[in-house]
Amino acid sequence: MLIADLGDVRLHYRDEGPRDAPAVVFANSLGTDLRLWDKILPYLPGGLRIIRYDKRGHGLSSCPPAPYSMGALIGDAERLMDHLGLRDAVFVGLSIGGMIAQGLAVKRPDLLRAMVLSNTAAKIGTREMWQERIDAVRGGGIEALADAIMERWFSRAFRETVELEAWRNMLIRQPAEGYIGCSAAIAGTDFLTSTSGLTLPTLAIAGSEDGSTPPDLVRETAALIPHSHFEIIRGAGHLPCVEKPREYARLLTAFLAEHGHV
Ligand SMILES: O=C(O)CC1=CCC(=O)O1
Repeated sequence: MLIADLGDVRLHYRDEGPRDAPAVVFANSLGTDLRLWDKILPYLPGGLRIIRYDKRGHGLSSCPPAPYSMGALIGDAERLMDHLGLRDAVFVGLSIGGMIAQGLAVKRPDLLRAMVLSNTAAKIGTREMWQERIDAVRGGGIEALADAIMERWFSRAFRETVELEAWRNMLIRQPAEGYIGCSAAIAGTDFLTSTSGLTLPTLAIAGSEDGSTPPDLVRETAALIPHSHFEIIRGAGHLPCVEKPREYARLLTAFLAEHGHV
């Protein structure tokens, strides 16, 4: 098991592929752990170094008391990449992971060659909405919200498959404190101005059935970044890497190739 001891937090991560290969770092969404990416890995080309991690308060990483700031989450990604000696990586962030990508691109452009903003935005929801969610989790645990979250994460067709229960289990088994901590970070984040100043090569991915960050919201964020490329995966909700792994990997592979990463 790989653990990066960053002092105030210990992050659980996986580091697969040759150490000297082009690096791709994956940052997952609220309520998920690094297994979020399991289904796309078989469809990615060989010869990549693939790093996935559980952000603080999720998976096997440590879970400091809430609230967390977006700055802390960006700092965790930055310190993990420094710890691993990564440079010139492609950073793939989904939802809150995409907010981390935007912040990291502003703070440490030296670490990144390009980024993928998947099912994310410069600002997601309102402070009030996130406070309601935090209050609901404090009151009834993540379970109280789980059915509504499944409707945003997945298309109707996927919700009828046997896999649904496993993803729901992933959600409800995350620490409530970590979920609340990251919700507070999202509530306090508005990257509209800073993301508008980015020039990093960017692929934005949306899911046609995404109930959390609908395609128009993702498109608006992509439009802030000159020459970004926007794609919609049809028939997928908020987690297209789970519902449509082959399509997701195809888009990612083409982007990596375009930027000399494979
Ligand atoms: O709505 C959800 O629960 C999905 C989500 C919003 C931000 C994030 O990271 O996941």
